[in-house]
Amino acid sequence: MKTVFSYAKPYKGYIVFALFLMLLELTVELMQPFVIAKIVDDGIVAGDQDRIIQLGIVLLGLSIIALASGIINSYYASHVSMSFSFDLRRVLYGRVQSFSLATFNKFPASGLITRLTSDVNLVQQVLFMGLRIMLRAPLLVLGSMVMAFVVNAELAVYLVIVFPVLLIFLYVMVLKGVARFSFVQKRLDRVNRLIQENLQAVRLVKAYLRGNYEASRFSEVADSLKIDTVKAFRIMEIILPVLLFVMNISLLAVLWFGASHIQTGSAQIGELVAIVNYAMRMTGAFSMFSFIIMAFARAKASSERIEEVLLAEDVREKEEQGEAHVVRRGEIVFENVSFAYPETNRKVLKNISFRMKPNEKLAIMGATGSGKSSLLQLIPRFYDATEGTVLVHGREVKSWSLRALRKTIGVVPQQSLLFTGTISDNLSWGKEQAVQDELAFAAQKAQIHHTVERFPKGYSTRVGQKGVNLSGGQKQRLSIARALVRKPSVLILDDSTSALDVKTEAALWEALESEKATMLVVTQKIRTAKKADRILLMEEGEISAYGTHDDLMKHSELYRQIALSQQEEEVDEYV
Ligand SMILES: Nc1ncnc2c1ncn2[C@@H]1O[C@H](COP(=O)(O)OP(=O)(O)OP(=O)(O)O)[C@@H](O)[C@H]1O
Repeated sequence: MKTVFSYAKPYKGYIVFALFLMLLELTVELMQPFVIAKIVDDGIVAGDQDRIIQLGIVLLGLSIIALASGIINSYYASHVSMSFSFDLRRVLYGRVQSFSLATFNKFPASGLITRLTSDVNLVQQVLFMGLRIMLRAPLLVLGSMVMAFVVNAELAVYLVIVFPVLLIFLYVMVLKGVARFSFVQKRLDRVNRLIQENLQAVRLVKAYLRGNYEASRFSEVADSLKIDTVKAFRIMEIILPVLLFVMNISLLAVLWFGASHIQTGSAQIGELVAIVNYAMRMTGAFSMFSFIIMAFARAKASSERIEEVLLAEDVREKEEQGEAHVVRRGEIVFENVSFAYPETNRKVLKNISFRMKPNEKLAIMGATGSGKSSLLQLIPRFYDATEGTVLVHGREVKSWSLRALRKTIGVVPQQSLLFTGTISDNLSWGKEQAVQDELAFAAQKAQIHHTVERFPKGYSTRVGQKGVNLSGGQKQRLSIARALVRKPSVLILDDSTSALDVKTEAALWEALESEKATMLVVTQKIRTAKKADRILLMEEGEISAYGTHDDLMKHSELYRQIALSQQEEEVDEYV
């Protein structure tokens, strides 16, 4: 909890003030029974009317101070806890943004969403309670006890006898509560994951008529969330009755023995009234305990989950030291590179070596799962090679600052993702200061300019949930344009033209021909590969063949087979 609550440090001043007000309210509250005892003994029993009025005014004044302190304390508690949760959420989000993919994969997206929303809410609530009642309740118990001793030590003993039992009981309950509530948060992750998956794949769900199945799957996970939440709350439900039972027993003891003390003259009626009053206050404070323990247990579980994100070990980004020094712009070298994903440790790239000159175009081919995407991910350093060296622009990737390196690279992933916003917003994503002409120029190269112009609002057309729905090919071309806008010196296209028709694809390649960028293009089509300077053929994580189309036709049996099968397909297309 220490790391999480360190984000409350900037509000130290407010916290101290809120705690001071809380103490003031508490002190006043503790003085009230004392004054009441005086009213009874010096006023009512002694029949002194003036004393009753005098002390009555004091009591009223104390009540007003308690009220004002309570209201102001509440105000500051809300302010501090809200600001704290805002800061924590912002830091957490920033941290997630800075994750390497390896770290990102350790946390399911739904788990991150729960941590950023529900978990942060729970620690925020506990901070609020901390400033309002969390400290106040134990202090009220402690203060009532001390005051009870001040009033009459002999009677007060009956109140404290039960304390050790209560403390052990509460400690055990906290431990149990933390364990159960962290389980509840995991269940919540599962519910979030299911909702997320379902909403993302809504078309598929409808196409396969899986609506009812999905609904019953949801009921199942929601039901286990309910069962585990009920279990967790059940622990908390035990606390209050046990506390009240024990306190009532000690209250009975006070009354029982108090009566005989009054008869023997070692206690006065007012003192007994005051001690009973303190006992009632202690009982009230104890009844708050179940509430506090529950909130504390949930917040402890949540803060541990938040700290997992905050303290996650990650690929450390090199300190930014101005523009990184480019040795040979556009050159890419792989030297004996092997790679395994951290989660599986299975080598998916084995001893890969090749060298690309600036502005060279390389086509990467290979069966699905042969390691093409994995190879490309090492260039912008989404992952680090397990063995060997990757050099970009003449320098080892690990010696670049990630920011400087990625600024020079345009990546078009296999899945074209667009964000909610206008087409211009999406295109300038790669370069915030890009002017309209630059966007249109990139769109022209990506063969999407004319399509965009035909939209009613042109480049201001909104895409995403509240905008137009684009076709797969249109999305692919917009993603290519987005990468071109930043004028990258290395352009990575991971099977990003699969949804384009033959004519559009040919026009795209023609436009890219003149692009001043080293290009790595994953493709399944020989007719695309032929346009590249070299072709790299992958087979089960290894280079099966490397060279020009003619080289590979001569020397690679696998390549010849692919070429032959595609020739047949093309002949079929024309039959
Ligand atoms: N995040 C990941 N964690 C663990 N293994 C992975 C991960 N991504 C891919 N792999 C594995 O790495 C191997 C190579 O996958 P990769 O995506 O590089 O192949 P590919 O040639 O690009 O395939 P495709 O043409 O289908 O995209 C596969 O066996 C795959 O199961």
